[in-house]
Amino acid sequence: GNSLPPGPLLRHILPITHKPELILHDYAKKYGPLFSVWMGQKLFIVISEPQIARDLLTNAGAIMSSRSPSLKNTTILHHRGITASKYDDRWRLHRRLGNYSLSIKAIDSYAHVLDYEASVFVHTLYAEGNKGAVSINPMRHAGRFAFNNMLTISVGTRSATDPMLERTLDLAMDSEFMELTGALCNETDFWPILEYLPNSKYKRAQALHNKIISIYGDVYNSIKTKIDNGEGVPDCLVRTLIESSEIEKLDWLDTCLLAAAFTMGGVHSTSGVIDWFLALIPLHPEVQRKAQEELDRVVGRERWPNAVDENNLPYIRAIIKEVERLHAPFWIPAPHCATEDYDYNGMFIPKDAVLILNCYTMHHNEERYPDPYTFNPDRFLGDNLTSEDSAKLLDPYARDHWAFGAGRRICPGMAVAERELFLAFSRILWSFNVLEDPKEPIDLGRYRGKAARTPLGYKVIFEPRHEKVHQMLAEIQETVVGVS
Ligand code: HEM
Repeated sequence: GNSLPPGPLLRHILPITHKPELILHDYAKKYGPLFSVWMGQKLFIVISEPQIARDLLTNAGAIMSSRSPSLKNTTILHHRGITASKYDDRWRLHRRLGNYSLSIKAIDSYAHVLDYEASVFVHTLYAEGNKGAVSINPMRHAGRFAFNNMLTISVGTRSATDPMLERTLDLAMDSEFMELTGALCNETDFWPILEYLPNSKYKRAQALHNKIISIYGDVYNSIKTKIDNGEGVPDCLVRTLIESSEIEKLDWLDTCLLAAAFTMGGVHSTSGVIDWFLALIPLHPEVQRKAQEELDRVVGRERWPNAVDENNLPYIRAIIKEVERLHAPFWIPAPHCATEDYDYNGMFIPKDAVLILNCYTMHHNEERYPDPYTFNPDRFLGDNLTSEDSAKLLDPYARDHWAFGAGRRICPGMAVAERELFLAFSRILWSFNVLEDPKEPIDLGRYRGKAARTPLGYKVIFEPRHEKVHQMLAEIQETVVGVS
């Protein structure tokens, strides 16, 4: 007899717009922190408050952690690759296998890779920017940094030395995945009948699935052949999967899509945060100055920051958290799905309802984040927890932010992403004054990507800060030539 959470009177509406988060934000103001909205045949339950997120996604996680059929989950990823799996034994197994490569212990084993890629990234900004003489668009370089990290972890090679790996880079950089996988942008997700009518998005999704399988199938076959021939294959996710495929009962599609999950899930997200950082920081010279004072004081100018410095650079950590709050790559993270009917504080959440964590509203809550539209890293000073630890706090209002999602499906790549972001942000700020090009003003209001958002292309100047920068960067060489 309980009713659904409140929502717009007009049901079956379809607010597909470029910025669906703004519609959810308006609805949250109007209908409260837990509201419902029908879109086509799907019922969405939208969560805009930390305690409700904790109650539903964590405490009731046993029945609120599945993924519903959609263009992303069903057509592109065939309910695999961790992110699209239903909440079942396959998901448990795949998440456990993924964690072998993503746990803190695993990160220690490839810390040198992350360190090296961060050096190459900074060097590329320096070289392409002609030592600060010209402004450049850093976005592709940020993507390549995140891509090489993920590629090394998943297939054991850092860069495109052969056409096969070049195809994986093209796939990871292609925005088609991000355009087709937004939670509120595909009509077929709301009216499944549309699949059977001429539909360009459905065809694009099928083509994308075929492309992913073809590319990662080739990667799989090549690594398997090397293992079968007794050739050395570096320790990596795909090797682990191949070696354990019989015991773990993994089929070919499982392995391909697990390998793809790393480069598809861990590239646009991490590089997206870097893209927003590099677009924001030239507009906030006072933040840049404060970070550089901290770097000069703690690290000095004779060497650049390393992973061991992370705990001693609270302002850098605060900048990372503030970028993730103000420009979370996913305003609408991958929705969860209820597998049973549930009663919550007298409201009815039916089986198959889709649960959305309304990150935009949560990140702009005036009480939690005073003056929420302002970029102000100071608000995180005194918060010394990693985002991974912060997500485990008993008090959900004390959590830093919600950019990594919540509950049992929370991002398993948090720790590696945080390490990547620390190395990138701290080394860029140690090396350069990042300046706006007066001829090309930066516009933060517009972005692309219906799932992970990145700013529209922009250019900045990377002006070396001191003589040691030239010396350090002159010593960095790429060991394997990458693609541009
Ligand atoms: C700053 C960078 C990143 C952000 C902001 C981010 C954010 C997210 C979010 C919001 C989710 C959905 C959580 C939910 O369903 O509640 C997610 C899931 C996921 N992320 Fe990340 N992510 C980042 C980096 C990474 C990296 C580096 C990897 C490495 C492989 C990764 C792998 C995954 C996977 C596999 C899932 C699916 C988890 C599941 O469904 O069980 N992410 N991420």
